[in-house]
Amino acid sequence: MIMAITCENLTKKFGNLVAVDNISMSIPKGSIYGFLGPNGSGKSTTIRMLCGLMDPTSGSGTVLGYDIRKDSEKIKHHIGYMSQKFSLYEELTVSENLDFYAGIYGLDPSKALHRKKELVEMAGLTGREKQLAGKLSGGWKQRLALSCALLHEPEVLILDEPTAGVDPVSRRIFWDVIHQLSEQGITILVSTHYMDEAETCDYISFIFFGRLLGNGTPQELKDHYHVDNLEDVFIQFVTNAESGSESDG
Ligand SMILES: Nc1ncnc2c1ncn2[C@@H]1O[C@H](COP(=O)(O)OP(=O)(O)OP(=O)(O)O)[C@@H](O)[C@H]1O
Repeated sequence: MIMAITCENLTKKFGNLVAVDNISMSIPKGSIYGFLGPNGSGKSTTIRMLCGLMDPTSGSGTVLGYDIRKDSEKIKHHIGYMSQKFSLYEELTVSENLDFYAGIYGLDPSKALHRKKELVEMAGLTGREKQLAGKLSGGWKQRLALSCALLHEPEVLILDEPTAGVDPVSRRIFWDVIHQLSEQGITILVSTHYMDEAETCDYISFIFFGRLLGNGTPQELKDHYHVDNLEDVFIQFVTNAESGSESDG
């Protein structure tokens, strides 16, 4: 299996706080990999290191074979990244936002036009091209942000809690798009705290207080603990981690 993203003993400390604690994982090319954990567990910090936006305190990682410490510029060219607070220009239209990002990525005009058309269709934004981004509802904004992140045809897409605070119908539509992208061979790393979203990922890992508690396919994890939902898997992981730390100390 070819790995699109790997990391080994990835660690980030902020003063005394260990935000990411020795995380190792491998993400197969073309898969949807869900990164699960409650608020403050270290998901965004891990993602920022993998995108080459933040240096690890220790450990290593690669994205498409590029070293996250040395090749961050190359990584930025080959990935699409949508942060929790994705930035759209609210006073620009849907079409103008896409033009702006096409310019940032240095797409030539005919390519930009072609990609724009494809992405507007993919995101279901047809007919809304002239609408101001600021007037779109949460779900549409998020699909526009995703389209902007895909303009340069990245092979890897990294999404940091893309559906936080979005209504259930929009979340479902957004995930349909994620699955379409995966079918096209794009690797997707997506953080979430919604278990229903995690259920549809090819692989998931649970992170808690910076530590990776376990990973596998959703079915493997449920089978392992003889439970029928991921919420219960997570509870098992946390219980085991806490009893492990009690017996250690
Ligand atoms: N730049 C920073 N300086 C100091 N502490 C930070 C910094 N960034 C994150 N942290 C801390 O590191 C821990 C992990 O935060 P992180 O944002 O990675 O978690 P998260 O799982 O993404 O949660 P959320 O969904 O709330 O963003 C938190 O305790 C957070 O306060």
